[in-house]
Amino acid sequence: MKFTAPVEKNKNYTATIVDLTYQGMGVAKIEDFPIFITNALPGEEVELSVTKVAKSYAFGRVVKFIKESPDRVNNIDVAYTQTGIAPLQHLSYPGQLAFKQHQVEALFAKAHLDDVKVNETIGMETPYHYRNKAQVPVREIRGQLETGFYKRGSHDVVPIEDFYIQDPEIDKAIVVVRDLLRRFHIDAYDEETNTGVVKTVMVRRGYYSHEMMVVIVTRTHKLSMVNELVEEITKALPEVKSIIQNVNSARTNVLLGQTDRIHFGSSVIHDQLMGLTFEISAHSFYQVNPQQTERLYNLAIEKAQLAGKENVVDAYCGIGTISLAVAKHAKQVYGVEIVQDAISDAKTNANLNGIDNVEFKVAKAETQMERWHEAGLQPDVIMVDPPRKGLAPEFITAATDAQPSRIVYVSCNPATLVRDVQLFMEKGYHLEGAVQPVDQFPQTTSIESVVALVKD
Ligand SMILES: C[S@@+](CC[C@H](N)C(=O)[O-])C[C@H]1O[C@@H](n2cnc3c(N)ncnc32)[C@H](O)[C@@H]1O
Repeated sequence: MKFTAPVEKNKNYTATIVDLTYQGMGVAKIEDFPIFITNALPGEEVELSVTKVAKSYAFGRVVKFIKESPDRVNNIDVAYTQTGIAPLQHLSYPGQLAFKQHQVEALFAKAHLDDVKVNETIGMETPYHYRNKAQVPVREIRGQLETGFYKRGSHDVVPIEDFYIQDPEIDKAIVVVRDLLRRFHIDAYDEETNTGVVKTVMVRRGYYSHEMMVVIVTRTHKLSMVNELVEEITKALPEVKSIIQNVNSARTNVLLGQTDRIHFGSSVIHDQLMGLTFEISAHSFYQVNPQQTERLYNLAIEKAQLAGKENVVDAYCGIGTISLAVAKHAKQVYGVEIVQDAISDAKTNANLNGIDNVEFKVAKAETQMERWHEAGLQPDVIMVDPPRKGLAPEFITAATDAQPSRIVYVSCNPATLVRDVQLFMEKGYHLEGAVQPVDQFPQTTSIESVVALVKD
C-alpha cells in the first residue's frame, strides 16, 4: 500500500507545538504525523511551512506565531540558532532547566522505571559567557578574513564577534587576532581548494588563573609576519601566557595537527579546579564549564560517601580530574583512560598537586576493569564518567563482578544512562536517591546527570 503523508512540502498549516525534542526542536502533529520545527516551543500555536517530508515525519519552519509561549525569550540573535551555538536561547533559563529534567524523567519512564525520581536541574546563576575555550574557523568571506562559526549542517562560516556562551575575554581575544591577521594580510584557509594559511584560532582562558593560550592552526609550516603577530597579540592581550602555531596540513575535520611551534611563552597554561592546579596543553581535554564541573564533581564525590579508607576506581578518567579530587577522601585511587596523552597529563597533575595515592593506567576501561579484578583488586567504590555512548557491557560485567558497595555514574547522555542503569539493576544494584541533572551547557540541549547505585 502506498503511504501518503498528511502534509505536503511548501504548504502552510496551523498547528500547536506539543513537545520539544532532545535536540530542542518543537514538535507539531497533524493527523498524528510529527513535524519538527526549529525555534518553536511547547504550547505555542504557529503557522508553519513544511520544508521536507520523509516517510514518518516532516520538517517545517515557523511562518507566523499565532500564540507565543510565556517561556519564549525574544532577543534572539539569528546567528546563534543558525550556527547551533545556542539552540535553546529562545527558551527562558527556568524553561531550559525544566526541559532537561523532563527529558531525563521521560527516558526513565519509557524504560518503565517510573518510580525513579529526577530532581530539578541544577543551573548556573549566569547561564552564558561560561565557556573557557573557543575554537573558531577562519575563512575569507566576500574578500575579507572572518572568524565565526559554521552554519548548522554545513561548512559555511557565519561571522560572529559575540559568541554569547563564551568567556567575553575570549571573544575579545578572537577579534584582536582576527584584526591582526587582516592587518598583516595573512591568508585565511580555503577549504574547497585546500589553499591559504590560517584554518582555526583556538583560545583558552583559565577561569581562576586568567592565563590565556592562543593557538593559531595553519595549513602550512610557514606563517608570515609571525614575529609581528606575536608582538602585537601580547601587547593587546597581557593575559596571554602562550602563543602556539599548530600545523595541520591534513584535509580532515580533526582540528589540531601533530606539530606545535611555541612562538611565545610556555606550551601550557594552568588553572584551578576543585582546589587543585591543572596543567593544560593545547591538546588536553579540559572541562569547558569550570563552575558547573565543580558542582557536578562535588556531587559525585558526595554520592561516593567516602571515609578515607576506601579503594576507588575512576573509570574514563581523562586528565584525572575526579581521581585527583577524590584522592584526599580515599585510601587509594585507580584511574583508567584510553588516551595516552590524557594519562600523561593526569600523572603530571598528580605530581603538581603532591598527590601520591593515585595510580593511572592507559587502557580500555572494560579491559582494565577485568585485569584489576583478576589481580584481586577489590574497589569499594567505582566512579564512571564515560563518553556519550555510555559504558561497554563488558565494563558493567567486570565492575559488578568486583562487587563494589557503590557505583557513582556521571553521565553526559541520559539515554545511555538509563540503558546502563537497567543493566546494573540486572546485576543486583539499585538506584540510591534521585537522579540529579546538572546544567553544564546552558543554552544548548546537552544534559549531564549524576546518580549513585548501591548493592541490593
Ligand atoms: C566525559 S570524558 C571524562 C572526563 C574526565 N572525567 C575529566 O573530567 O577529564 C570521557 C573520557 O572517556 C575516555 N574514553 C572513551 N572511551 C574509553 C574507553 N573505552 N576506556 C577508557 N576511556 C575511554 C575519553 O577519552 C574521555 O577522556
